[in-house]
Amino acid sequence: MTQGKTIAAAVVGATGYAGAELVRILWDHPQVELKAVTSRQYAGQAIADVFPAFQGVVPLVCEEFNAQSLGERVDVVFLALPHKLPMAIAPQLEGTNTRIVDLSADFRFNNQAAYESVYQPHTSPELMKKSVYGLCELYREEIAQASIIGNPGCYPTCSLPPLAPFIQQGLISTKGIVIDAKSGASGAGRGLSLTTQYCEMTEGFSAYKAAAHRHCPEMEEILSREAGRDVKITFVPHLVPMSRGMLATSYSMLEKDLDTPAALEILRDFYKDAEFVKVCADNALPRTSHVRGTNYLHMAARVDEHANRLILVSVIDNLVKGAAGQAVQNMNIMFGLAEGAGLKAVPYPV
Ligand SMILES: NC(=O)C1=CN([C@@H]2O[C@H](COP(=O)(O)OP(=O)(O)OC[C@H]3O[C@@H](n4cnc5c(N)ncnc54)[C@H](OP(=O)(O)O)[C@@H]3O)[C@@H](O)[C@H]2O)C=CC1
Ligand SMILES: CC(=O)N[C@@H](CCC(=O)OP(=O)(O)O)C(=O)O
Repeated sequence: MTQGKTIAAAVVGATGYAGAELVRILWDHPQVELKAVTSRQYAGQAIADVFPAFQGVVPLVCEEFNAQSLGERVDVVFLALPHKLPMAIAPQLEGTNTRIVDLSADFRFNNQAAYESVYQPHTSPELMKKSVYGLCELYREEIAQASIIGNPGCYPTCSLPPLAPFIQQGLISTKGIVIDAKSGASGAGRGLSLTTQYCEMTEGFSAYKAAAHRHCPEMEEILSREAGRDVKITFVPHLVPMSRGMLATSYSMLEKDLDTPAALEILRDFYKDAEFVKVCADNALPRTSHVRGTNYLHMAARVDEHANRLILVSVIDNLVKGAAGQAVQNMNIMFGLAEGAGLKAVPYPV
């Protein structure tokens, strides 16, 4: 092991967008040695042939996934595979000392029926019960004890943190919450699809899966946990013509008297120790360009007094805080490292 690099890691599905972002972050991580990257299609080929940006920087060659080999070689495996595969792959690593951070939805849910209502029958329900939802800012203590993490979806990562303090403190109604969110195209992954082709998505944008997206039950489970009662939301995602970035706006009815300065103060107080959450200046609203390529989440609040509504706006980079960055933040917490290790590059100013 290279000096100072005490944790050996592997990325399974390294040739997808989230997997490649993991390679980028882990390669520079001061305490991690990235030992293996896997792919079916590109096994035997250099990762730098798949992503030329890595030429002369990352010399790794893609290998076929082999649970026994990874279990012997690494301390942590990141699964950056499509949903429904990790529930079959993760059990193969049981019995080794290897911890797992899964970027798919397979280990995000506590409620098996909720998972199955939008995905498929779960074949590893025992492992699902052991897993911890890796929303770092809310579940740090459980994450520190976990052997398997369900890394949250990008829309929940962006939308839930601003809502959490208000729902926990009973300041907003648990009824009638609306989340309207916009994502860049990398959220759909690297596979070819008509909707993410240049001509289909440039110079315009569209809503999709209105009130029918699989992140709705994921968000409802967490909001219900934080509220201590059942919460139902309306969620409408949109695809916008940019490669990465996400913005979520939520609308909730206020239960208590609150103005904008008080709402901002609630966010600032709740996240005062969270190094990756920044509440915007009083007169500013978040912009996706300010978090591009970073693990930061920027948020702001406004009270629409004439309608008695709380409006929360938040932004992330879907591939970093929304996927690979949060996965590494989870690993840092699991292994007792500084939470921001490998994640603190200075953001682009424009
Ligand atoms: N993109 C994003 O913004 C976010 C993604 N995620 C989650 O991260 C995971 C990866 O997403 P993303 O990177 O976008 O997806 P991609 O489609 O870009 O990449 C998928 C990866 O999985 C591998 N793979 C695909 N099919 C199989 C298979 N049947 N068996 C084994 N390996 C397979 C692919 O390589 P190969 O085919 O060569 O094996 C590739 O490396 C998903 O679960 C996604 O939901 C979570 C949050 C945000
Ligand atoms: C733009 C776009 O298509 N986004 C994806 C979100 C994917 C994601 O990041 O979340 P999961 O990890 O749960 O797949 C979608 O709506 O399916």
